[in-house]
Amino acid sequence: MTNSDELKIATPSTTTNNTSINTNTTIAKSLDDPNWKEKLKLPPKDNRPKTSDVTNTKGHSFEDYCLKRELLMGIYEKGWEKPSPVQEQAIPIALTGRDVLARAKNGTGKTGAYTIPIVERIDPTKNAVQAIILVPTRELALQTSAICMELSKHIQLRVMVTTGGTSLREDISRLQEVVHIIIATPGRLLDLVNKNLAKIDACRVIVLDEADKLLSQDFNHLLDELLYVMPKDRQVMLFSATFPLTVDDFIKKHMKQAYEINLMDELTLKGITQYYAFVQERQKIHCLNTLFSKLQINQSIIFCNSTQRVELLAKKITDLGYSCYYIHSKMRQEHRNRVFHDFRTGLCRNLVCSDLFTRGIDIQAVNVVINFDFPRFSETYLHRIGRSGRYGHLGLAISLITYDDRFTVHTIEQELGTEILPIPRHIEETLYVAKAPAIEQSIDEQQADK
Ligand SMILES: Nc1ncnc2c1ncn2[C@@H]1O[C@H](COP(=O)(O)OP(=O)(O)OP(=O)(O)O)[C@@H](O)[C@H]1O
Repeated sequence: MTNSDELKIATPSTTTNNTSINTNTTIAKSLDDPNWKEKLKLPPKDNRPKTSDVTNTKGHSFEDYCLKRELLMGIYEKGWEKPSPVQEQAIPIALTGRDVLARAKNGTGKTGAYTIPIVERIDPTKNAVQAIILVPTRELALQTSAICMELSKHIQLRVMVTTGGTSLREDISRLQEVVHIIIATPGRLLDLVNKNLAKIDACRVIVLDEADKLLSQDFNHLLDELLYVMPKDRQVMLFSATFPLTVDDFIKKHMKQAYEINLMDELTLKGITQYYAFVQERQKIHCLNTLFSKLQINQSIIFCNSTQRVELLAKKITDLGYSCYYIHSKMRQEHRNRVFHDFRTGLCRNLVCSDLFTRGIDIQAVNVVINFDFPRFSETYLHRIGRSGRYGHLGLAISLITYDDRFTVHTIEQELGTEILPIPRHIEETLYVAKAPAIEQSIDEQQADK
C-alpha cells in the first residue's frame, strides 16, 4: 500500500436495490398511503455476506412491533431491513416499559435495540425530557445521536447531545428550547442537573450503553446521583457486550425484575480472525511496516496503551510513508471531532488511538484492528477487536505480543474461550476482505458449502 492509494477506501460492497421498491419517488407523507414502502428513499443494499451473529434470528420484521409508520420509515431508510437477534429480543420488551439487561456481541445492533423503543414511546407534543441515553465517551454520544436523529427523521423529535469538553453556555441556551431525548456523558449531565438547568425529574427512561464501563469506578457515583433525581417508576436499560460482576450492585440498587438477554453463548465474533505476532518491543514498528505492506487494509485502527505512545507511533507511521490520524482523550474536543469525522468519512486509512475508541465506535469500513500494545484486560481486548467485523462482517485482529505479555495473552484466551493463533506467512484475503456475492448468503452457509 502506498500513499497514492490511501484514498481508495472501499465503502461496504453494495449493489443497487432492484426489488419492487422505487427509490426515486418522494417519501410517503400520508400515513394512509398503502404504498408507503414503495416510496421510501432506501440506501443501496449491502449484499456482503454476514455471519450467524446477526443472521440467526427468529424471523421477526420491524412491522411486527406495531411501531409508528414514521419510525418504520426511518428504520427502513437507514437500510435496516429486519431486526437483528438482540433487537428481536429487546424491542418488544422495552416497549412495555420493563427494565432490560442485554448482553450481545459487538456490532450486532444494540444501539437500535434501545433507540427504536425509545423513539416509539416519546410523545413529541410534550415539552419535557423523556429519555436519557448515557455513554462513556463524547464520540460515542455524537454517533448515537446521529442514529437517533436518522431513525426519527420523520418525527418531530428534539435530540440533544451534551458532553464534557464543549461549551456549557451553548447547552444552557439549547435547554431553553424543547428537548425530548438527552444523549450525554455522565459528568456533564449531572452538572446540568445539579445546576437545575436540565430537568429530569419527569424523565422515565434511562439507558446505560456500554453499561459496565459506565459502572466502573470512573463514573459509578455519578450514576447513583442521577438516578436518585429521576422518578421511582422509571425504566432502566443496560446494554453491553461485557458485564463483569461490578455491575451487580447497581442492578440490585436501581433495577426491578430486569428482563435479561444474553446472546453471548460464545464471546468473540464469528467474522473476526485473531492472530498474534511474537516480537521484541524494538521490533514492533518494523512488524507494523510489514503488516501494512502485506495486508489488504480497507481502514485500520491501531491501539496503544497510553496517549503518549499514540502520538509517538502516529509520527513513526507517518515517517514510514503511510498516512494516519491519531486520537486520544487529552486532545482538544474540536480536534477530536474533526479526526473522528474525517476518519469515518474515509479521508485517511489508518487511525492510531488509545482506549478512547475501544467502546462502541462503529465504522463499517474498518477491516483490520492492530493491538500495537496488548491490552491488560479481556473486556478491553474484546471491545477493541470488535471495531472490525461490524454487523456480522469480516475482520482481522492482529496483536503484537512481547515476552512480558505472555501470561496476559493466556489469561485473555481463557477468559474469552478463544484461541489467538500465531500469524501465518500469508493471510488469506477471504478471511477479512469482503466480496459481495450476487445472492445474499451467510458466511456460515458458505463455510458449510465448502
Ligand atoms: N437491523 C439492522 N440491520 C442492518 N444493520 C444494522 C441493524 N441494526 C444495526 N445495524 C448496523 O450494525 C452496525 C453495528 O450496530 P451497533 O453500533 O448498534 O452495534 P453494537 O452492538 O452497539 O456494538 P458495540 O458493542 O461495539 O457498541 C451499525 O453500522 C448499524 O447501522
